[in-house]
Amino acid sequence: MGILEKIKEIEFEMARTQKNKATNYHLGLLKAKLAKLRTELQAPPKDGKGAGGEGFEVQKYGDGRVALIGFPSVGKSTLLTLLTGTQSEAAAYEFTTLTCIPGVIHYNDAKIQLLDLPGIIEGAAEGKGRGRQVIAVCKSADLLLMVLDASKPHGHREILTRELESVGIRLNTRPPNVYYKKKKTGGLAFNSTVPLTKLDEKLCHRILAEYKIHNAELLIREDIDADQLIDIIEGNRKYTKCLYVYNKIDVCSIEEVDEIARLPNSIPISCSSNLNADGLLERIWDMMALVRVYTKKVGKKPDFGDPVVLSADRGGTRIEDLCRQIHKSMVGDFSYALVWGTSSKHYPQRCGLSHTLEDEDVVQIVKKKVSTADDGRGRFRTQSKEPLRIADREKKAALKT
Ligand SMILES: Nc1nc2c(ncn2[C@@H]2O[C@H](COP(=O)(O)OP(=O)(O)OP(=O)(O)O)[C@@H](O)[C@H]2O)c(=O)[nH]1
Ligand SMILES: [K+]
Ligand SMILES: [Mg+2]
Repeated sequence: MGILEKIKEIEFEMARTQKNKATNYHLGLLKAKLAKLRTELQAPPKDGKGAGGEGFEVQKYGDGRVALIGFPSVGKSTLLTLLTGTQSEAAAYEFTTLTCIPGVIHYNDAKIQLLDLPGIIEGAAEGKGRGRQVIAVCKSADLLLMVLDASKPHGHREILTRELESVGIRLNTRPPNVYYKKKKTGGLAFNSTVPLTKLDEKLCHRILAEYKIHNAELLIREDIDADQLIDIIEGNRKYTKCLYVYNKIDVCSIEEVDEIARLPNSIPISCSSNLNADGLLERIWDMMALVRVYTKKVGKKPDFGDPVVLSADRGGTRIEDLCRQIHKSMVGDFSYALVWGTSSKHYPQRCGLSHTLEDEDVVQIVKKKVSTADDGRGRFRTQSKEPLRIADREKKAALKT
């Protein structure tokens, strides 16, 4: 029996099993079996040949990556062209787009890469259409825009969410607060800091045993269910933010638009009538939570046109992350930084590498003194770099005021 048939069989078994206390263990085990099969399905075939044709990964560019995912003909390509100016062919027939088309959104002095993708259909996760390649690109995105046709049934959102979930993508949730570590010996050390209402120690044992894991440390710090435990064990889940973009509201009633606008993480737009594109850009910006940092040289004004853009999800937003982004030698040369902005207590605040920056902070990095040469009298002449002296002067001036 192939993997797909096995999956179908388990899904069928789950569908006909009543959900109650008595069947909780049975269902938990079926879920683990299903997760294992799905992981197997994702793995590249052993013969070394690609799974269903070429991938269409494009080079990463800019300060973050957003991918457009949705059924065919919901208006993904029209949206790419509207937001980035890059032409991506749009037409009234399905599967107009056959590959990944990159564009760039210029917003708030940041550059955000937007990727148009072929439409996907139910069964994409199992390799239907170009599902696998589309999903691979989705996994590389910092934010997904799930484009939906506002005039079509709202169930499409659930179908797509299920497709993404079955390949390990979790939308708008955080990883469960669980400490888990496989061990070589010692059995299962099971602990929880909160009452567990959805699973118990016995079920954890059973699910772990399904993975042939008999020695592990498990410390559960929130009321998780079997699915979340399986996510922890599988360990390869991708937690991604997702904004649901309901396009084509030009053909909807005001009431329908109003209803969409109230759904969580959702925004109504119309590409062809150019309705709410600005609102969409604002939501993209907010969800990406990018941190623009303006670096400043001593005695000069900061360059407000050209920020260094940091992200909490990608690389981090501490001064150390800023240094790394500027140059690989910067962390080694770092002495301290002066920070002006919402993250600093006073103007400027002297901060170390671990200080977390906020959007629109201004930062001046002061490098270590460099010892240059022996002065001939057995002592090392240390030469302070220009910025340090002026920075010190500035600091003193700041301290006086
Ligand atoms: N009424 C209406 N039609 C739209 C809107 N946006 C796009 N369309 C139309 O919807 C059709 C499909 O648009 P595309 O941009 O090709 O859709 P797609 O999602 O890229 O489609 P595939 O690449 O085939 O998956 C085209 O005929 C567009 O003109 C909109 O806001 N309102
Ligand atoms: K189309
Ligand atoms: Mg398209």
